[in-house]
Amino acid sequence: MNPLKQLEALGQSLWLDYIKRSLIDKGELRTLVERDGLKGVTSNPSIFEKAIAETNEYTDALKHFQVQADHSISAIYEHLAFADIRAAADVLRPVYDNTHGRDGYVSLECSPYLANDTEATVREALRLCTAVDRPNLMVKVPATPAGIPAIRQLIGRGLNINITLLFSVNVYEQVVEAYISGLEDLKKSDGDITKVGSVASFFVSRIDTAVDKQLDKLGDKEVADELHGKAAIANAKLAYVQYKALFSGPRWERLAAAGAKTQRLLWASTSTKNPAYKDTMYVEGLVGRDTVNTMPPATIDAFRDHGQATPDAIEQDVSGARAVLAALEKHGISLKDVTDELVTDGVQLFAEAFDKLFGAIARNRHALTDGKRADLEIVPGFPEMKSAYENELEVWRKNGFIRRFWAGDKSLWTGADEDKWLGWLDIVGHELAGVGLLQGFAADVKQRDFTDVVLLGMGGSSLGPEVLSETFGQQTGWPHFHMLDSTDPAQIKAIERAIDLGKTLFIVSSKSGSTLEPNIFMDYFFERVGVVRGKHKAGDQFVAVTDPGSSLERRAKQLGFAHIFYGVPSIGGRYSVLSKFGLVPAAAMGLDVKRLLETALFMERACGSDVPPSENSGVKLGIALGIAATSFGRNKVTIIASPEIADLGAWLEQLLAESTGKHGCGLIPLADEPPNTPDHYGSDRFFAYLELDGRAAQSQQDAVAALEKAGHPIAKIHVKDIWHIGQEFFRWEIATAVAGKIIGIDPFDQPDVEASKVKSSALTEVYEKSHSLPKEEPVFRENGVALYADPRNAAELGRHNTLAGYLKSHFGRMKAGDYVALLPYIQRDEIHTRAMTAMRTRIRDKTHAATSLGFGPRFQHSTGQAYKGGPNSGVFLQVTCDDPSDIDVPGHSYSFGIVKAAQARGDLDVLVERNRRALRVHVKDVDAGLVELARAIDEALE
Ligand SMILES: O=P(O)(O)OC[C@H]1O[C@](O)(CO)[C@@H](O)[C@@H]1O
Repeated sequence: MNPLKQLEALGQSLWLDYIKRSLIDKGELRTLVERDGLKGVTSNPSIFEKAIAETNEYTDALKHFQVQADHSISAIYEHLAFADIRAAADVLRPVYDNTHGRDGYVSLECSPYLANDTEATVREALRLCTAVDRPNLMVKVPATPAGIPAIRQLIGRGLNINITLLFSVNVYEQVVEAYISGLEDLKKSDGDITKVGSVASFFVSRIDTAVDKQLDKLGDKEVADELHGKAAIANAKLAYVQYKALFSGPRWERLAAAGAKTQRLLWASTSTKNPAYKDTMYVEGLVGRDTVNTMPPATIDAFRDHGQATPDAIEQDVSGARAVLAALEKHGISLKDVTDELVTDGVQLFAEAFDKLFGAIARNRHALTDGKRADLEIVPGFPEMKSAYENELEVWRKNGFIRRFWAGDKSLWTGADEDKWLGWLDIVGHELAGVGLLQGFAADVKQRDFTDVVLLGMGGSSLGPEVLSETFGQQTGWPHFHMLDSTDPAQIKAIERAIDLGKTLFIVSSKSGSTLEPNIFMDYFFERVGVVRGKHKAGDQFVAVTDPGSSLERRAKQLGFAHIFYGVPSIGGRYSVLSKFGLVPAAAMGLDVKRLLETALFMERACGSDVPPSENSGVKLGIALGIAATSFGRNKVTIIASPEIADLGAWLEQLLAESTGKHGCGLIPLADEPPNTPDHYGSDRFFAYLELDGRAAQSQQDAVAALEKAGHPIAKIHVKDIWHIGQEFFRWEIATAVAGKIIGIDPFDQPDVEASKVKSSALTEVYEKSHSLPKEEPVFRENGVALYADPRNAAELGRHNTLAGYLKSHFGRMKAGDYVALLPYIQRDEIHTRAMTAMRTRIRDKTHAATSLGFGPRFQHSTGQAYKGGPNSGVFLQVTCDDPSDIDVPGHSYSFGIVKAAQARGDLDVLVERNRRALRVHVKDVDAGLVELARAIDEALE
């Protein structure tokens, strides 16, 4: 007789510890049922890892699934695994029916990532049950301290549960208690206890492997020889004794009388790991009535071939078993310690299998979606960076950091309130669900024939829309887009000149609603439109984007704005571009908002909690940024982007600087610094190169190739299509928060921004009262240029006869690793940008220091945070100017020029307060002044 069939006759059910598609498709599973009396199937994360990641049996199914739509990694896994589980369950269904639910089950394990979370395990088991939708499904729940209460809850809800990772008799007793109590709960709630099937999977071979190792360490050959390979079966025998004891007596009999089935012991981990042992050892020694043995195919084949089935082997020599365990204790080997460790290791091993499996699926998804995504390559630059980067990836994998990130675990960062600021993680799906609102708004804009749209906002409320408008350009048949984020009167006038006031839509955008600039811009343009259209009609041309309950919402209602769109309060300004703050302007520009969101969703999945760090687009980038800065002092993130997507740099500057530049550390992002050969850079750089397919600038490509050759770390991002810009938004948001964790700060606050605002508003209040700003004395004056410095900076600079002398002294304060920031409070136009860029380039090329350029007050809502709160390595040169034609702010005695002056002064005061090296150059006439400044800089650097 087939020895496998003998097991059946001896009361033991044979289950298969294995699954893969071909086993079912080729009819092998059916053959096992028919020929060998197979009565069940068990799977686990390692089994699926082997099946899906290590064979090509799933390639077509995966491709087919992805062709229909893009899916997350876990959705792909579940699609593939559930299909196998269902198919196997269907093959075993007759067994299930014939044995009245005693056998015929297929087991599917809850995610090992949830093994230490009772509630999550319960939710997951219920979800799996519903999704697989087969009565003969058994959900596997681990016998961890968190798993045991879940078992009771799930049995209490009538689920079939296979308790896995069970090693010790003591824990087994708790499992039986959970099972029996669960049945009692179910009975009490009038559930059908006759239908509940459960097994307790007692792992065997792993115990011998662990105990044998300890025996070998004892160094006593005789003891080792005597006890090798005995612990596991001895332990199982005692478990079986308990099984019989626990499933007897009045408490159990009451349930049994009502039709409950015992929770059988299932021997798992029954393949022999030590080749010196007989390959059927964990079958032969464990034959017993009312038990299950789940075996991998090789063990089944071995037992079929030469197995010996001894009746009730499990019940033989129980006293010998006790003696074995006592001997182990005597020699200092604690079975409790061994089994405790095995549970922890078991969870870890299954998690690692899932990591591997999800990594493999992520690679497949990636390969199948070429063209739909922007690609990232991290070039570490030098061996130490490479190994530090790889080590950190492993730290993130091992500790499940990305899952904790997505779960909103604030302890990943500083434990402040980071969990309250993660609304951006799933905003894309929410916005897609409500995209009709935006499409309706776009139709309204189009139908009203606006010639222009002007966005009034600062930082996170304006930089994203600016990227979209600069990247996509004006859409045919749609209004021209402008953005105002400056109090410079010339800048405001320039916008006013460029638009037709009566045919322009104004979007007032402020999350808080209380930011000074958008409010005074609104006051100004509302009045101007009122002049053209009549006061009561002006509101028709205004739209507000703000968080619910803000003062802007109130104003917008009072003034009769055409629309009010709401932001999500759990999303901070700089993370808000994929919410209404980016999407409302995008819709008004005539962009296909749905398409933008759909491409972004693709990246959301690629950065998901289910994508292991080594495959996770955002995590990889964040780790590279964080490690480069913290381990190698490479915190100057130099952004080089193809001309058509170059404006991303400005958005990235805010994201990186405001998020990480605080408490004396962080990243200093530098956009738009013209590239040069490697000898012009210090070793404080990390480069991010964003190349737009087919539109790359040769000079940038050459520069990046040379930088790579020179051993600088570079994140190379290959953007295949401008629509992928939405993906970059999401990727960099994740990367920034990841880098923030490594840097050790809260990436969602901006503690130093407020300081300048407070100083500026104190100055404007002074002005309201006295109609003048407090007097200041320059330290130097020459050719229409005046220099201002506080006493400390002035003393450090010394006295000089020329502007160049002062500048030489100022730049002379720089050390390796410092940077220079030019901060002009002047109109931001092409000419001025070119002039200032030429100056920073000259400084960089002469000193090899990193340089940044920030127009005020725009940068105050962006890089300003890092200048004040980040590392004290900046040397600041503020540039202010007279404003020949100023504009009054309605309702106030101050003008925009006064506000700008107050902002510049307030900002300089804070820099000084923070012990920064800072100096202001004030020019009477901007154009002449910039020429003079450039000349002086040249001279200073000679
Ligand atoms: O959208 P709001 O609330 O007007 O803020 C604008 C910007 O100002 C800041 O708060 C900095 O001042 C940024 O973080 C923000 O993006």
